[in-house]
Amino acid sequence: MASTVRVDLDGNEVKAMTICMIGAGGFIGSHLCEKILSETSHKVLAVDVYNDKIKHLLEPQTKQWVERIQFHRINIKHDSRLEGLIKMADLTINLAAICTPADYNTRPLDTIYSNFIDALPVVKYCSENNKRLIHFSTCEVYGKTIGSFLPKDSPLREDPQFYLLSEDASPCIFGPIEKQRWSYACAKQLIERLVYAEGAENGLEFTIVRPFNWIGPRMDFIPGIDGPSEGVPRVLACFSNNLLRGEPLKLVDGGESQRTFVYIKDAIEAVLLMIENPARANGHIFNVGNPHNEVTVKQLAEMMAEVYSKVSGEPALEQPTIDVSSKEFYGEGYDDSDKRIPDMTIINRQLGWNPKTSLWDLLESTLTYQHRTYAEAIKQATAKPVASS
Ligand SMILES: NC(=O)c1ccc[n+]([C@@H]2O[C@H](COP(=O)([O-])OP(=O)(O)OC[C@H]3O[C@@H](n4cnc5c(N)ncnc54)[C@H](O)[C@@H]3O)[C@@H](O)[C@H]2O)c1
Ligand SMILES: O=c1ccn([C@@H]2O[C@H](COP(=O)(O)OP(=O)(O)O[C@H]3OC[C@@H](O)[C@H](O)[C@H]3O)[C@@H](O)[C@H]2O)c(=O)[nH]1
Repeated sequence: MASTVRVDLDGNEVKAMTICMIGAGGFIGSHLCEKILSETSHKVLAVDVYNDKIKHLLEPQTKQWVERIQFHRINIKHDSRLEGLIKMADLTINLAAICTPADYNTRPLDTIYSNFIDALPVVKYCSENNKRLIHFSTCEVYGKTIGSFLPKDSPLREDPQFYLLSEDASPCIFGPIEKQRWSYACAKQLIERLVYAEGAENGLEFTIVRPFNWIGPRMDFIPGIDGPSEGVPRVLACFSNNLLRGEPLKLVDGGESQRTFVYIKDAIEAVLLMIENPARANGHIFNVGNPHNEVTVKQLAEMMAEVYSKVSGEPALEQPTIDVSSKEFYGEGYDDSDKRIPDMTIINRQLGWNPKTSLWDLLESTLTYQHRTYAEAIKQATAKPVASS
């Protein structure tokens, strides 16, 4: 238990609080639970349908914080216990969502329900009970950049005005309805507007987080090992799976899209600042990303192949990448964000937060974890059965 008094950015003592964390069993939730338990005195009411990624925090051996975390196996779609937990807490953090692109065009109804309809009661209970809410949205609400509509060789594409994504200035640009990829972004945009409107009309104290590709250990699953064989996780887990199996990394439509990746441990620092500085965080929408870690997906694949070879001791792949069409990989209705650079002005001003970890360093620690966690299991799963004599 953290014994020292915690102070906020203005030098005031931070009192211990109870946090209702919905989606606590996921990638971000597991890191946030770890951080809160190890560095603060806050209590966590952890809500999720799964708890595999936080099992290590719930076991009796982790005595030092066993009193400060309670797991509630609840599906927020239909469970009357949810309002009671929100009432018991000082703050609710909602992370629950379907948030893997392979689902957006293939399960658009589930995606829209999960990201909009299922989040509605959470917003309502917080508003009615005067409880603070930190709601997780996404950088996908920006959609495509303005620059993506300029001719390929236009010099204006280099001008930040045409690509920088700013919370209070950039438009949200999605593709047509038949491109169902945007079902997720659109649902997230509408729930952001609802949260914002609850703030404006009913005084809800809220913060909205827009994560820009947070990556690190425990992200998603490795198909056929701790997730379905035919499942398609987000890019970090897809490429990890390819590397663990010694097969080429698949570049969707040539891997030309650009992303900025931030290390989960850096990003979690930003969330803790939001939790403990309500006066600076309430009423704001925050980009949380690392503008210095920009690569194309192709460059990401090449870097991951190099880092993996270093940390695993396996020889580099002869053919590290292969191209695949988005239709073949994701199916009909896929579309993509071209480029994602977060404007950091607001988070710098309000919370003084900046990410620290370079892409190489974060890949080194993440791929070390992937190798340690999965290499043996993959070896066993792919071993040929010995012929019986
Ligand atoms: N990881 C990123 O880079 C990233 C980027 C943008 C946005 N986000 C947003 O952050 C949030 C968390 O993302 P993550 O990467 O940890 O995803 P995740 O899939 O690992 O975690 C989501 C968790 O929510 C739980 N959940 C979903 N529906 C539920 C329900 N009906 N009832 C109870 N629990 C439910 C899931 O079981 C899962 O454990 C999501 O809202 C996502 O849209 C994440
Ligand atoms: O094997 C793969 C997987 C993915 N990709 C590409 O890699 C890029 C990144 O893909 P990801 O699966 O990580 O997902 P995206 O960055 O497109 O969206 C994510 O962004 C923010 C969050 O809201 C969500 O977690 C998710 O929607 C895309 O261009 C995708 O087409 C590959 O080229 N090969």
